Amino acid sequence: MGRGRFNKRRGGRGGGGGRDGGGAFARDFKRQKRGDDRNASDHGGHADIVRENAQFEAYYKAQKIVPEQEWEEFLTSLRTPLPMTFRINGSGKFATDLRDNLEGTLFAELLETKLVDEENHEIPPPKPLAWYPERLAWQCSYTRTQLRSKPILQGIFDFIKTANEIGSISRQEAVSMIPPFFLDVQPHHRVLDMCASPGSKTFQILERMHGDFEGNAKLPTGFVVANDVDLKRCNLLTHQTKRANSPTLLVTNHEAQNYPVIKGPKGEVFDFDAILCDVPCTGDATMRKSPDIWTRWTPGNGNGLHSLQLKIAMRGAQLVKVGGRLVYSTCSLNPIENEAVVAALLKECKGALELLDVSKELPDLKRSPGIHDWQVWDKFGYHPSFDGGEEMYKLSRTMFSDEETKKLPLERCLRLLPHHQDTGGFFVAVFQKVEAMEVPADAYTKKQAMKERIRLTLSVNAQDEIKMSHEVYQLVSKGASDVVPPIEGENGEYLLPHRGAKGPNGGSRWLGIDPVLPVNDPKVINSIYDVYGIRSEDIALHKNCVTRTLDTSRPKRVYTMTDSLREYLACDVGESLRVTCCGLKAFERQEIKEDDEDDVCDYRLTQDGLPMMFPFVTKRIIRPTFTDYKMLLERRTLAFEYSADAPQRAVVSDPETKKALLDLTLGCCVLVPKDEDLAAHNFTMQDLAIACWRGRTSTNLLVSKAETIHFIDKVRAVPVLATESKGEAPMETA
Ligand SMILES: C[S@@+](CC[C@H](N)C(=O)[O-])C[C@H]1O[C@@H](n2cnc3c(N)ncnc32)[C@H](O)[C@@H]1O
Repeated sequence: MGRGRFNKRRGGRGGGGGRDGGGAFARDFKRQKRGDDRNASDHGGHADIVRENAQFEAYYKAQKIVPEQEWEEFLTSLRTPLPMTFRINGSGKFATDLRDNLEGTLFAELLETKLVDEENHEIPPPKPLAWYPERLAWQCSYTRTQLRSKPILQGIFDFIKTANEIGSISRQEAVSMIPPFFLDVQPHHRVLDMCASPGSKTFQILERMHGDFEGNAKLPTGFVVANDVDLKRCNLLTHQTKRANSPTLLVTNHEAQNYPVIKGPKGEVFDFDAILCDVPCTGDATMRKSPDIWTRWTPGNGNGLHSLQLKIAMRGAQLVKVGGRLVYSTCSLNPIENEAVVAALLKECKGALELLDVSKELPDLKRSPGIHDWQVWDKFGYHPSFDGGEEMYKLSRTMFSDEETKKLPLERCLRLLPHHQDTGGFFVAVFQKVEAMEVPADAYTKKQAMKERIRLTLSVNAQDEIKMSHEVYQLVSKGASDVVPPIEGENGEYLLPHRGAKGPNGGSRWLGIDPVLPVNDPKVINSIYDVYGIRSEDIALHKNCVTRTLDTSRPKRVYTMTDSLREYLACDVGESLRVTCCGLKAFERQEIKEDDEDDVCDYRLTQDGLPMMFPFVTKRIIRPTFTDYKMLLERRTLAFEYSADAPQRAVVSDPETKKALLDLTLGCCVLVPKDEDLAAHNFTMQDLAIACWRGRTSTNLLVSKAETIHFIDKVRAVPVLATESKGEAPMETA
C-alpha cells in the first residue's frame, strides 16, 4: 500500500487501506446497526453511538492483523456488545462446589427449558470458557430485555450480582483473565504487577500464590507488589484485592518506568520471579464494552503511548530475575502498542530476554500469531520508514519494523481477536530472562523522586504546593540515596524500619501517605500471643506486624505480612518505596472497659485476618452446635439467657456451648462448629471459623454483613445433625 492520508469524512476510505466499495460497507453497517441498536440499548444505553470509524477500519485493514476472509466477521464482532463473563474465585473445594451447584441448578434448568426470545431465537445457556481450567469461568450473553422478561434469567443475573458483591465470583472480561496464567506464579515467588489497578489480575495472582485461600493452612513464602501511578487507583486496588485476605500483598504508588530498585545489604538487587506489565494503552480492543472508542479513535492515540509502554516494559526487564517470566499485555489491537514494543524491548535487551513460545500453554485458547511488519501512521499519513525525511508527528524509530525486526520470533506473541471466541480483543507477549542485565541504579534519581512527590503534593493540597515542594526537596535530598544497612535481628534477619515517620510534623516522609511503622511493643504483641495462644515460633508477629498510625504502643490496626515481604521492606532503607497498603489487617484494637481480669486482650482478631491466623490460634476457640452456629450467623447475636424484656432475642440453645462461652473472659473468640458436623459436610475448621465477641450477656458476630451472607451460603444446605442437644428450643419466644 502506498502512502496516503486518512480521509476524515465519516464513512470515507482513504490511504488505500479501506475496503473497496463504500456502498457495501454502508449496507453492512446499517444491517449490523439495526441489530446493534437493540443490543446496545439493552446493554447499557450506547444506542446513539455510531460504530464506525473510517480511519480505524483503514488502519487495521492495512495492518493485516486479521486474515482477509475474516475481516467482516471481525468488524461485526467489534460492533456487537460484549457478553458478560465471570470467574469463580479461588480454586479449591468452595470454587468447585459453587460451580457444581450452579451447573446442577440454575444452569441445568436453563439447559432443560430451551428458552427463546420474542423473535423465536434460541437464547443460549451460559457456557464455560473453553480454555479456562476446570470450568471455573463462564460467559452469558443476555440482553436486558431478556433478563427482564424471563424470571429464570433474572435468577442468574441476581446470582451474579450477589456473588460478585460477596466475593465468591469476580466479573471480569474473559481476555483480561489470560495474563496471570502465563506468569506461572508459585507460592514462593516475588511478583511485581507494575500497572495493577483496579486489580483484577493482581487478585488472580494472589489466588495462585495462595493456592486455595479457604482451605490452605500454609502461608505462601513469596510476596506480591501491586503498583499503580495513580494514588486514587491504588486505593481502589486495595479495596478490590481485600477479598484475597493476603499477608503477601504490598501496594505501591510509583511510575512503573521508574520503579525503585531495592538492594540488599550486599548490594544485591531485589529482583522478581514474575513481572506483569499490563500497561496503559488505547484500549481499542475494548470497543465492544466501550463503544465510545469508535468516536475518538485515531492512529495518534497508540503512537502517543508507545514510548511509555516501552519504558515500562524495559523497567520490567531490568527487575525480573534470570529465569523469571515477564508478561507484557495490552487491550489494544495496535501493532505500535504491541509488536513494536516487543521488538524494541528484545533489541534493547540485547539477548537478555527471550520471547517464549507458549503455544502449548492454555491449548484451548484460540490465538493469532504476532506480525513482523506493520505500518506507521500519523496525522500526515503513512510513513514507510523512519528515515524517509518526511515530516512526522511524534513518531520514533522504535515504532518501525526493520530488517532486524523481521528476524525476531514475533509470531510467538498472542493476539486475541474478538470474533474468534466472542470476547474483547487483547495482546500478550511472554518473555523469559535468560541473561543478567544492567539495572541502572539511578533510574530513580533524586530529581525524579522530587518530580513525583511534587505531583503527589499537588494532588494532596494544591495551595501548599510551593512551601511543601521545598520541604519535599529537603527530605528527598537527605533520604533518597542514603546507604544505611538494614536493621538486623538476633538471627541475622532484617527487621522493619520505622518508615515514613520522619517527615514534616512527624508525618509521612511521602506526603499524603501514612507512615508504615513496626508494631514490636512487647505489651501489644505478647498480649496477642498469650491471649490467643499463638506461638512466636509458628508465626513471628513480633517481627512482621506494622501499623499506619504514629502511636505504636496503642496501634489501632495491626497488619501482618510474610517474612519475605518484611525483608523487602527492611532493605528499603532509603525509603524509596511509597507504600499505600501493606499486608493483611489481622488485629484491631477494641478496648474492654471496667475489666480487671488479666487475660484480656485489647486486640480482636479480624474476620479478614482469620483465614491466615486461625491455624496458629490455640485459645479462645468455642465449638458450638450447628444450630447455634447457624442461628448466630442469621441473628448476629445470641444471648446467654432468655429475657422477658427482650423476648425476640435469640438465645444459645446448647448448654455446653453456653458454658464454654461463659467460661471465657470478655473479648474476642473464634467459633467453629463441632468436628462431627465439619466432617459430615466435608468442611475444615478454617472453612467455618468466625470471629465473635464474648460480651457480658451475649455473644456477637464480628463479621461484616456481606461476609456473613457468604457463610450463610456455605452452610445453607447443611442439615442439623442428630448429635445435637435436643433440650432447648433454638430460639425462645415470648
Ligand atoms: C490497563 S490498566 C491496568 C489494569 C489492571 N492490570 C487490572 O487487571 O485490573 C493500566 C493501569 O496503569 C496505570 N498507569 C498509567 N500509567 C502508569 C505508569 N506510568 N506507571 C504505573 N501505572 C500506570 C493506570 O492508572 C491504570 O490503572
